[in-house]
Amino acid sequence: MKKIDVVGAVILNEKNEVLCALRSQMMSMPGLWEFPGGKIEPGETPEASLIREINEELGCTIKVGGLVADAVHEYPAIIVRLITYFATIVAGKPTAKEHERLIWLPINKLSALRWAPADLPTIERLLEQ
Ligand SMILES: Nc1nc2c([nH]c(=O)n2[C@H]2C[C@H](O)[C@@H](COP(=O)(O)OP(=O)(O)OP(=O)(O)O)O2)c(=O)[nH]1
Repeated sequence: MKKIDVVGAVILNEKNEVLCALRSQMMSMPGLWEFPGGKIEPGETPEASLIREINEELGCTIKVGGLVADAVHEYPAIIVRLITYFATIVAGKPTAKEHERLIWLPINKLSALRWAPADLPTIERLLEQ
């Protein structure tokens, strides 16, 4: 089965809320929430990939912090290794260029959303903190 390495950003604001992104009808798994990010290109570090993806998807610049989770999830048609990092916005304002919607949520409310299954280890790790 096809395997991809994906990087996602747990972007925190000054109120310690997390930026959550709703996958659109144009994407696979529409209607599920995710951490913005995308596939790591060959030769790219996860951090550089994340900065590039966030610029493309949200039109803002982030500073990448520590690792949150690194876990593999097997979907019916693809195996996704999702690596997530804490991040903060250093320039620009996030706008949904590809996503259906963006919302800021406190960590203790994250479980209320329907997340892409690969994201659950990240959610659990955030709830542990
Ligand atoms: N960006 C991101 N992708 C995730 C998360 N959770 C999760 O299962 N994924 C999956 C969805 C996609 O199969 C893949 C990300 O690839 P991508 O964002 O480059 O998407 P893509 O261009 O292949 O096409 P698409 O799936 O968006 O239609 O990882 C997550 O939190 N963030």
